[in-house]
Amino acid sequence: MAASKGNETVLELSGIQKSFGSLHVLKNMDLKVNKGDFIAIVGKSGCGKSTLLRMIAGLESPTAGGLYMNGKPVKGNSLAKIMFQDGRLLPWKTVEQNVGLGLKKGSHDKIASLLKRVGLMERAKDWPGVLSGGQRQRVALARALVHEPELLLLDEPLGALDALTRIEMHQLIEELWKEKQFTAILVTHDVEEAVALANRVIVIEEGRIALHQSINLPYPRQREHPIFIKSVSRILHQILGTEKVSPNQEPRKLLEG
Ligand SMILES: Nc1ncnc2c1ncn2[C@@H]1O[C@H](COP(=O)(O)OP(=O)(O)OP(=O)(O)O)[C@@H](O)[C@H]1O
Repeated sequence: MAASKGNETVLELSGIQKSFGSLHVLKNMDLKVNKGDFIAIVGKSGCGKSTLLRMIAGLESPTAGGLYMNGKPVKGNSLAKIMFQDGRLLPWKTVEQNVGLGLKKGSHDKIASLLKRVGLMERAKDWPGVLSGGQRQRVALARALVHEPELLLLDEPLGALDALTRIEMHQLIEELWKEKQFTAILVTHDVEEAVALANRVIVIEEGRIALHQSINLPYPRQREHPIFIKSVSRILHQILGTEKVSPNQEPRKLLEG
């Protein structure tokens, strides 16, 4: 089982606050992310998940508090790579050119090996526009990983995909996480996805961490395992503020809207 490699802290958030004018989105957040962790961040729409990820990526600054990567303050210079829901591929560049963006000339082997790994070697010369949604997200994943980031940030990367493609992508992300040993932070609305992938799930509520749930299950995760079902139910209970959530209810549907 690949998981957190002990106490080596990759990322530390200390007393993070973020406001947009009078809107106080994040009020006080402390979090330590260790090397090899796979953290999932869940919470109701608008609770500040993407804002938090954008701060970790260095795209936004906190209003107060400190954000440190390998002990150094993050100020628009984050070492993390981020992957978005829409993939953000450049439509006028081919698949392999998209993956190679920002790389030095002569990186062909690196690009080819990642394209092969995500199952898209035959599509290297295609334009993104002719790919399916799932294939585009594979390209986006390859483009993020080609830089060998220490920290991979995933902002609802599978939200637009159908359920089967999402499960295939979970397998791929999990395999790559084990192989390449990066640290990952995933923002998702899908509590099952969070429990399938993460060793720690964090629920944000009213600007704070309301629940920090460890998932002590081996990979690949069996969705019918009692601990899996119990963890999903516990997290949904926290988010929805309900007494009990039936394991048969569809978490995605429950969180939509
Ligand atoms: N640049 C901005 N200016 C003003 N308000 C913003 C800005 N960015 C985010 N917000 C507000 O901050 C709050 C949190 O937004 P954020 O996108 O982080 O939520 P989220 O939890 O990711 O939501 P969702 O699950 O719907 O994607 C929202 O009320 C949003 O409108």
